[in-house]
Amino acid sequence: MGDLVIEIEDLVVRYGRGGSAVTAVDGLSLTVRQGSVTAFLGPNGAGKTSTIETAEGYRRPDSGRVSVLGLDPVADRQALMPRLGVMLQEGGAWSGVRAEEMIRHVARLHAHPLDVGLLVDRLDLGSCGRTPYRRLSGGQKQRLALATALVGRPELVVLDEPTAGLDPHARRSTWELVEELRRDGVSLVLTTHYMEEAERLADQVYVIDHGRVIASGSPAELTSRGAANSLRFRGPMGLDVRSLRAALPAGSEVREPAPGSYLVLGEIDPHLLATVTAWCAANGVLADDLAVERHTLEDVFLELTGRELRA
Ligand SMILES: Nc1ncnc2c1ncn2[C@@H]1O[C@H](COP(=O)(O)OP(=O)(O)OP(=O)(O)O)[C@@H](O)[C@H]1O
Repeated sequence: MGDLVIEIEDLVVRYGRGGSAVTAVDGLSLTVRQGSVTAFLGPNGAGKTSTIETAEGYRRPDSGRVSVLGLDPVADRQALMPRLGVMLQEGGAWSGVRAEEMIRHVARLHAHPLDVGLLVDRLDLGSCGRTPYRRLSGGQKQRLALATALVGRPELVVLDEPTAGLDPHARRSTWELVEELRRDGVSLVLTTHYMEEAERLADQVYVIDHGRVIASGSPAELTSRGAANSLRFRGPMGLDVRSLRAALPAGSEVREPAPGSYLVLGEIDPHLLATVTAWCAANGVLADDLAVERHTLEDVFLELTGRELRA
């Protein structure tokens, strides 16, 4: 287990005061290990961006403790910034500057930047290198923001929704870039609404809702929590599901969600699978398309919050 590059303890971030105050982050604690990809997964308004902005030193915590690369992001900002890769937020100051100039400008702030030309090629920004920022498309702005996060060869990269608004091709190249950085030992934090993104990239996922961490673990750990799997098969319609349920351990459920399609819910282990097939054999049922299905992070989120992840 590597060192921790981010430690957040009981973080509270509020906007406004008095009756109209919003508590965006409400006692959130998490850690990010060196050399890992960590995803913050949560719906709109969950507090992901507020947490990230606090770690970047843009926002002062109302209470709690935040340490990034062993530094205080607000007090030690000068020392931290060259070691941290952050995606530029859209800002008026940039509106006239050309895309490639902007990357070169950020590169000059760093001691050992990446080759700007290579990065421009890699992120497919060549065609818009001379385009003023305000004229870039959403996807181009997104890729440019990613370039500015990476050009300084940072130890820790923080990506807020890195693939939002990207087409599938650009999304895949971003994923490959993240995987390469990880192989090079860079630590990465990303926020996302996309389940596939978290499942594919993250070593560790924090599910965030209402400003708190409601679950955490590797994607595999999260999707195998509790009664995490289901078993499906097809057979003749109208099988006696009560009789099948009676053969299974307590806590199992059997449903026929569509005629001839059966769903067994519960702790799906090898013994239960054998019991289902034995019941089928005893009842002359040839179970067709029998499959144990893994829960996705989407299912886990639904289970935890009762809501869909994507707003
Ligand atoms: N500058 C602000 N002033 C007032 N309220 C804010 C401000 N920024 C965020 N909030 C509120 O704080 C809460 C958390 O927002 P935050 O942007 O941190 O969530 P998020 O998880 O990043 O959401 P999204 O996925 O939509 O970016 C929301 O209720 C939001 O409306």
